[in-house]
Amino acid sequence: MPHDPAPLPYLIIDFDSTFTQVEGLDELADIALEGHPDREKVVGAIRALTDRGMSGELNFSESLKQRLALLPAHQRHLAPLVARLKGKVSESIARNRGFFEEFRGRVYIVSSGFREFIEPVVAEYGIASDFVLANTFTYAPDGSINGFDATNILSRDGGKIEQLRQLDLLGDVYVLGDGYTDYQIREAGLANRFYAFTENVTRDAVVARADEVLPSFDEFLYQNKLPMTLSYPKNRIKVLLLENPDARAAELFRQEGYQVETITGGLDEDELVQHIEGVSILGIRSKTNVTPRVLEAANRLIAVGAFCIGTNQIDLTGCMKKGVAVFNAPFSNTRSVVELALGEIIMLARRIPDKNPKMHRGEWDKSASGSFEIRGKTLGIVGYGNIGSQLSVVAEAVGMKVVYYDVAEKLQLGNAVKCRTLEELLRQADVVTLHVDGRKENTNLFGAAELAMMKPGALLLNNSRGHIVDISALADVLRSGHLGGAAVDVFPYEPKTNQESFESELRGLPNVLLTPHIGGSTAEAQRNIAEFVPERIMQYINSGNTQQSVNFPNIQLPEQQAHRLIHIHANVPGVLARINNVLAQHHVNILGQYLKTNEHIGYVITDIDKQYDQEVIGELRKVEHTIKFRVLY
Ligand SMILES: NC(=O)c1ccc[n+]([C@@H]2O[C@H](COP(=O)([O-])OP(=O)(O)OC[C@H]3O[C@@H](n4cnc5c(N)ncnc54)[C@H](O)[C@@H]3O)[C@@H](O)[C@H]2O)c1
Ligand SMILES: O=C(O)[C@H](O)COP(=O)(O)O
Repeated sequence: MPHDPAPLPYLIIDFDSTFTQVEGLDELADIALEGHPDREKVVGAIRALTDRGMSGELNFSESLKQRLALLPAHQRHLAPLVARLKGKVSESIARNRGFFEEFRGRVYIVSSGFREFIEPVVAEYGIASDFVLANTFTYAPDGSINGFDATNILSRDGGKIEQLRQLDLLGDVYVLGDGYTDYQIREAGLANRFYAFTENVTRDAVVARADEVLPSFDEFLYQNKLPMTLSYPKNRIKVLLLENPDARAAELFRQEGYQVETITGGLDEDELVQHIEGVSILGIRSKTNVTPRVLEAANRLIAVGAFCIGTNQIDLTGCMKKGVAVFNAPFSNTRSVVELALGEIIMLARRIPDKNPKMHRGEWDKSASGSFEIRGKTLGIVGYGNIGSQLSVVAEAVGMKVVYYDVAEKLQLGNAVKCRTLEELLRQADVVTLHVDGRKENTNLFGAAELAMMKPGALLLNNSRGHIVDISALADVLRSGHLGGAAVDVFPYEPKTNQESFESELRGLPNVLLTPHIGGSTAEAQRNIAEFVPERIMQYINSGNTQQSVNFPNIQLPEQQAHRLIHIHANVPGVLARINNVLAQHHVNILGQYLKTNEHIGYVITDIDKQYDQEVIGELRKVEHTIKFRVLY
């Protein structure tokens, strides 16, 4: 993006754990002791000394002396060290290499580390040796490292302060570092600002004294309006994860550089309204309702991730109208539900829910009464979607006949037979299993009338959504003995956390298997979901790709060398023309463009040449009917 390079203050950047992710001396010890039985012990001791020196617990010269005394390194270890450090440059520094090249002569590396390994690493970023101020090793005649040059002021306590005095820089000076000695430059009045750099390590004592905390170098560039490779610092993106999705989800978001907060249980509407301010990505499961009130309070929301299949708990249209894309995991837990359903059919057919508690009470009730094989019995599947159709195949494999009913036309798998009406299915099925989606119209899909149509002694399974079945009506037919049993995993009201008790009319009824909404709760499913959903969201944020969004028009435009304009607008005539008029008036070349609309919104991705006037962006933001607009590069 074109910019007027403002006069940059002098930047004093620390090397170890700031410019690079690691401490050079720790890595040197690790290389020198390769294959040595005490490697871990010695490297650990050196790390501990580094840490104590960096946090201000131990004075610096003492920490350096003790570390070098432990270090059995040789000159020949320096080349592999440099190679290793080149691969460990802090990610945000590595991706902004162009900045260092552009501002040559304004950036100094001032480090208590050693010139021998710092110089070659920073040289690749255009930082010349004159701008590297660091210690140097001393060597024994055989080339082994036996100490440091004690005449170098950086080897002494307060060395960085003295070094800055000698530099005598004219103009503003900003210091970026992770250690206490970096802060001391500011304390001594030799810098205008001290930025605690926390991308690699966070030292509380240092953070507490900082003018600003920088989770990444992008944040520094963003705050100071300097050119950067990302359009927005990722550390500014806040993720709120509710209802305990697998830890992998938080890990992936953190790896991407986002700030992640997790809350174990669900939140009710009031609580979520309190928490949603400032959140860019909200992750939920089936329990959290994203209501119009929540959306009203959501001032920075970009995307909602449903870490499950169902999205009936989310105001999808409200999200759309606010420019919030919603993603779910439509396949990841389907197999788990299928396996549970098959197990439940067999358990109910053998009346295990009655027999198992009796055994635990010491009662031996051996009888075949009411028990049957599932082979040759008819399974009626209501809702032949991803789960229903998979169950169809598995049930046939164990010898069941399958009939199904779906409101949509569905591919018939194996020997399954389609029913034209729900009644047709209910009249013939020995076992009825519900796998419809949670749309509002399905509320009480199974009430007294439908239950009465079921064959006497038939079994009912509900692993779909709690509001699909009228629980009182179900309790009546179980009490009367019209149904032979039921398995229910989902309920109209479900406890918010594991601490809340479960209340239901179904408790204590014969041959009823009750489970706490665990159809999709397996290690495999949860892990798959925790990878699937963050990947979709990050693709959306990074490239605008909305593939598999449940509420946005699905667009995927191949990435190219361009700046990408992401524009979400109300679906009214003429918006695309207005966008293109702005671009044409400013002579901006369009490299690719894709628009898709739905009932409420239009979503357009436009790739343009990287050179353009900043005014273009301001004008595009002002295009009438714009809901959200962002630029990616
Ligand atoms: N218990 C759990 O832990 C758990 C886990 C995963 C999914 N689920 C729930 O299971 C259900 C099915 O999931 P899926 O992935 O197979 O969904 P899906 O969208 O692939 O399939 C649902 C099917 O139901 C059909 N349908 C909707 N209303 C109908 C009606 N009134 N009569 C007949 N058919 C109707 C749809 O046409 C669709 O084919 C969803 O409600 C989902 O939320 C529960
Ligand atoms: O919609 C789903 O995938 C299931 O209902 C599972 O929901 P959960 O993740 O809240 O268990």
